[in-house]
Amino acid sequence: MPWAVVWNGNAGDGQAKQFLDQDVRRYVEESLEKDHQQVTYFQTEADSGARRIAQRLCKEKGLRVVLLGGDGTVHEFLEGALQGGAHQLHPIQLVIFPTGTANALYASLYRPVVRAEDKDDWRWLAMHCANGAQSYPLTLMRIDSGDTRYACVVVSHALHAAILRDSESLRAEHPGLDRFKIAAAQNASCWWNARLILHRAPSRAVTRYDTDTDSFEEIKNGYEMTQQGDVIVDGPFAYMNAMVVERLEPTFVPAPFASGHCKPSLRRSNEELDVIVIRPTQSPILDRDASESQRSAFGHGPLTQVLFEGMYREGTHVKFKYNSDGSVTTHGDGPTVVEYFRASGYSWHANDDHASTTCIDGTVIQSRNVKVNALPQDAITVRANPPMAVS
Ligand SMILES: Nc1ncnc2c1ncn2[C@@H]1O[C@H](COP(=O)(O)OP(=O)(O)OP(=O)(O)O)[C@@H](O)[C@H]1O
Repeated sequence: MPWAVVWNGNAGDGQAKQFLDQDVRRYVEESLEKDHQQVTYFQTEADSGARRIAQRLCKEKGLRVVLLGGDGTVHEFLEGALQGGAHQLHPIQLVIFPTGTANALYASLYRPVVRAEDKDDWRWLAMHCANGAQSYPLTLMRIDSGDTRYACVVVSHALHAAILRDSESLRAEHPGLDRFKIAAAQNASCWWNARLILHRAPSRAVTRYDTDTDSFEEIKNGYEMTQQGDVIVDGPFAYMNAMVVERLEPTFVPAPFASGHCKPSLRRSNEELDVIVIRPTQSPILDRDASESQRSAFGHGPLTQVLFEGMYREGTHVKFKYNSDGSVTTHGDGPTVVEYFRASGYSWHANDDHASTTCIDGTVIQSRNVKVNALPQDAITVRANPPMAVS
């Protein structure tokens, strides 16, 4: 099998070339010697990232691609390959060597436990699976908003999209993960007005995680439904992420059941995506006419708790519930703070420009109407030891 190595010298703090020259090149060439195969090296480009390289490579038969970069590099490679027709052409095996800032896809797939600044073992988990491990298809999302795009991590609106929009201007001053926290604090009091419609698959109803039964249950009441069985969720929203991986940073887990690590009964199929919603009006003390100070109290209270005491603590926020005074507890019988849905896709209809900001694997676009579907495919796979990816 021929190999290609694609590296992004701009990802993270710019270390891809250093890793390539130090160890990765030697590791790849030693692996290939046994097979008498060839390797070609490509540096990503300022205008198209990894897209143009992928369009060219996906025409080659049975390729293994080592990617040195972050989520943006993987995203651009996949988008280029899909736009170039990889899903109808030859399979591609991806091996990620993470050199980005968040490395969400890598962290979700391989769950590196060691991430000390002075140690790089965590970056080698996928490389060590390059030979001898199994191949798993990635779940992708197809996004239609006038153009067609693809995502392999997250499509988001509301708070997360605003964070990605605002954090880019902080990159030079804060090259690490801190820039996401600063942007989160700047947007904590905002609400976004939109209608979310969760789509059912022909053979699968829309489900919602039930904290009491610890299972996904078909939605039968509590929401407006269409005749086709789609579920309507009206805003305002504070948070709305669709995810096919569990984490967005190595220790930030918004969707704890979206990757293959959770217990089998909670695992997502390849035809579904997980949708994480926070609507402030689920709180017993808030309605859509809440004052600025009430919104601020919600943003710096329950919402901050979900982010920092839940998502940053291995996803425990899925169990958070409201008390009657609007405070948050992990016990009690009030409504859950987070609505955790599972569907084959969704439509987002923004009521105004503010709610039109959409993040697609880190790229921010403006669109009032966005349709997203899980995209089952077998052509683009990652190497890993079982059990890892969803089936
Ligand atoms: N030659 C280049 N010059 C300038 N920018 C580049 C070049 N090649 C790629 N890029 C851009 O670098 C950006 C950052 O890459 P990437 O997303 O992989 O890293 P990151 O943002 O640090 O990590 P993560 O997405 O995991 O947080 C991408 O948007 C990509 O288009």
